[in-house]
Amino acid sequence: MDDPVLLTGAGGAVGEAILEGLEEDYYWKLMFHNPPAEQPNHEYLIGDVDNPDDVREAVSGVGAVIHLAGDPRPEAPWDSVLSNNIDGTQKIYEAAVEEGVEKFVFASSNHAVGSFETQDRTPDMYRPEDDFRLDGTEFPRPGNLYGVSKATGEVLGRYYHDKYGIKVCNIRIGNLTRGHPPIDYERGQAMWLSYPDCAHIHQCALEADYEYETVYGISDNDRKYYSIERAKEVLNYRPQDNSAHFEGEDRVVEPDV
Ligand SMILES: NC(=O)C1=CN([C@@H]2O[C@H](COP(=O)(O)OP(=O)(O)OC[C@H]3O[C@@H](n4cnc5c(N)ncnc54)[C@H](O)[C@@H]3O)[C@@H](O)[C@H]2O)C=CC1
Ligand SMILES: O=C1O[C@H](COP(=O)(O)O)[C@@H](O)[C@H](O)[C@H]1O
Repeated sequence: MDDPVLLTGAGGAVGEAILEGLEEDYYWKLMFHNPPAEQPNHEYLIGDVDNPDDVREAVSGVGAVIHLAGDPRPEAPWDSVLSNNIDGTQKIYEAAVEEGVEKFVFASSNHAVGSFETQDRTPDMYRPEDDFRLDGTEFPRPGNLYGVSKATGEVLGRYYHDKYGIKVCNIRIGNLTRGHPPIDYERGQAMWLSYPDCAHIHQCALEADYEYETVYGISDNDRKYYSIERAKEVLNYRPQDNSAHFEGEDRVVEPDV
């Protein structure tokens, strides 16, 4: 991707992971909701994704969008996900197709499929010996209203792709945690996404050739109930981390890189 890349939600955790890994690799245009604490090293603006004028300014001149902005709380109330996640995503798509943006990478979530974690499957499905896998072809089964907003974002992408041809990659992000996997949390270890793998999968989504894709954004954990085969095949995703290589906060097996 030679054109500038818009990163919405640039001040958040996922934005931080992406910028730490890919700061030098793209001409970034960062969108913040509130003024950043430090002066960014890149072009930036402050705005609301639910404001059409802010969004038009944000997409102006970019060739790709990584759309992270929104309310990330699994317990977020409907009013908040309706404006920040659903309306905000629709407005960004609308402006992106008007601008002729080529690629749109959408931060979807494990919570878009949370209701697959039924009582009879858990906790076994969080364990390495269990072979239950979701692969991205399944219809969403949200576990909360936040998950509904993420599933809706995926469907908005389907519509804007089919109607306008914009290339779309929905990344159903697992549990992004810096440095080491979540501790004493089997589910979180099964869906851990390390900071380096987070940056890498977003770079893959910016560079690969596809039309409309939905993939899981997790590291190559021994425990997993999300398949990463589609991300490997279509995006050339090659994760370096595995939650099984940690004991608590300590890495006990070095990554193969
Ligand atoms: N952190 C994680 O493990 C996961 C995150 N995600 C998704 O990734 C995205 C980023 O998540 P995080 O970085 O963890 O959250 P975060 O809360 O750290 O960052 C989100 C950013 O979006 C901004 N924002 C919120 N509403 C906005 C609006 N109306 N207009 C403009 N900006 C707005 C916030 O100011 C914040 O900087 C979210 O969409 C979240 O749903 C999905 C799955 C897992
Ligand atoms: O979508 C998200 O998922 C992660 C992981 O979910 P959790 O239920 O294990 O906490 C969550 O931490 C993050 O806030 C959310 O945006």
